[in-house]
Amino acid sequence: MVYTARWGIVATGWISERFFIDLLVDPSTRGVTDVVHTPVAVASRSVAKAEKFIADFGNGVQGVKAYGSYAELFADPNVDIVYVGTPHSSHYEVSLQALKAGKHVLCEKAFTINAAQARHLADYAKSHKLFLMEAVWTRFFPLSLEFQKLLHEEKIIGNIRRVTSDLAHKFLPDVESRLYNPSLGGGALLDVGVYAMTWIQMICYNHPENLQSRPSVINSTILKSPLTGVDESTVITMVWDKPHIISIATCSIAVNSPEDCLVRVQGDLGEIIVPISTANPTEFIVKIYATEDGKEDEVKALKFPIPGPTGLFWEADAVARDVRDGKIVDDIYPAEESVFVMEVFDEVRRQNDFVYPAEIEFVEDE
Ligand SMILES: NC(=O)C1=CN([C@@H]2O[C@H](COP(=O)(O)OP(=O)(O)OC[C@H]3O[C@@H](n4cnc5c(N)ncnc54)[C@H](OP(=O)(O)O)[C@@H]3O)[C@@H](O)[C@H]2O)C=CC1
Ligand SMILES: O=C1OC[C@@H](O)[C@H](O)[C@H]1O
Repeated sequence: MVYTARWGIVATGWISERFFIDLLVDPSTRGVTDVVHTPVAVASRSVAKAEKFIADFGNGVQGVKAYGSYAELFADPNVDIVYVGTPHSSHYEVSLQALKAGKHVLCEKAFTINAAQARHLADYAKSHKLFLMEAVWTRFFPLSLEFQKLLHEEKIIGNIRRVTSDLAHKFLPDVESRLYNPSLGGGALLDVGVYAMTWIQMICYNHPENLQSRPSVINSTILKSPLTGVDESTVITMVWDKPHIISIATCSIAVNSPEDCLVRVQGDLGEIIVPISTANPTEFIVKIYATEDGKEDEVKALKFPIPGPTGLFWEADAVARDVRDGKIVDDIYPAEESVFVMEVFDEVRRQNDFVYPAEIEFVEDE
């Protein structure tokens, strides 16, 4: 039987628009026949915005309710799963309210502002038997699954020794924008650093010999925005003892990534390069080093085009299956792993004396 996931979309910004459009794509066009998605409600801080959002992006879909507050959507009994597309500053509060209303939650990246908030959300969801996941869509790309299989199961480049991973987008400095505004959780780390980290997680944290152990060394440098003090560019170096890898994650909101290589993982037999983009990759290149003098390296490009508008539907499919199956954490991207990322980011901010305003760092008493 086909399972129908009934979604409530919270906030009407850019990513909510992309997610809504992807939900409306017929899953069979990507070979999915066991789940379908029905958006049943959209909430905004203004009902007119919610109505306009449905009219603009709903492609004629009928019966989607427009709400002028997030609380009204949380109270809608037809909503099973809440998608949170608000700025970073309110992920914790909005997700917690949705969970308290008994809803399953898919919350945009970055999961929260700090690890204490992430831990509270994960514990709350677990103790109330509700599904919770950070929307790191990259992890659900068929490309990412194949990449990890080649790397970890087939050991195609042998023992991994070094990883570099980058995501950088040039955004014009603007005090009002969510990218630069500290009160909205601005800065490179939370916006694009999550993606630089996600490849390091796939390669090192989830390495079969590492078994989700923490890195033994975390060193970092932040260059702060002269305009607002958020992290404009950040570098994180980590050492993984099992199985002996150094990783370097870089991110920036002041410059763009190079187009030819965003992720490079080097092993003793070869390397894999992921060109644009770390967030929504469509190709990776495997190079196996020549073993004899005079021979050429063997180079192969593996391409994975996205069969639809954005590619957010793969994470939606995974969430639908999890909820259908009564799971409260996803196997590919469990909430515990989001807590780990926020712990690393906390440490990076501690090392560089970077704090957000107290009102967005808060954690409710449990
Ligand atoms: N997965 C991906 O590829 C991407 C993920 N993201 C993530 O999605 C989230 C939102 O980003 P994006 O869509 O670009 O942001 P936008 O600024 O375009 O939209 C955010 C929306 O949040 C709501 N909102 C609630 N509180 C506030 C507030 N205080 N100030 C401004 N807006 C508020 C608004 O909707 P309303 O008025 O309707 O309530 C607003 O439209 C972030 O976490 C970001 O990191 C962003 C881009 C790509
Ligand atoms: O989540 C994101 O993914 C892609 C980036 O362009 C964007 O800034 C970021 O928010």
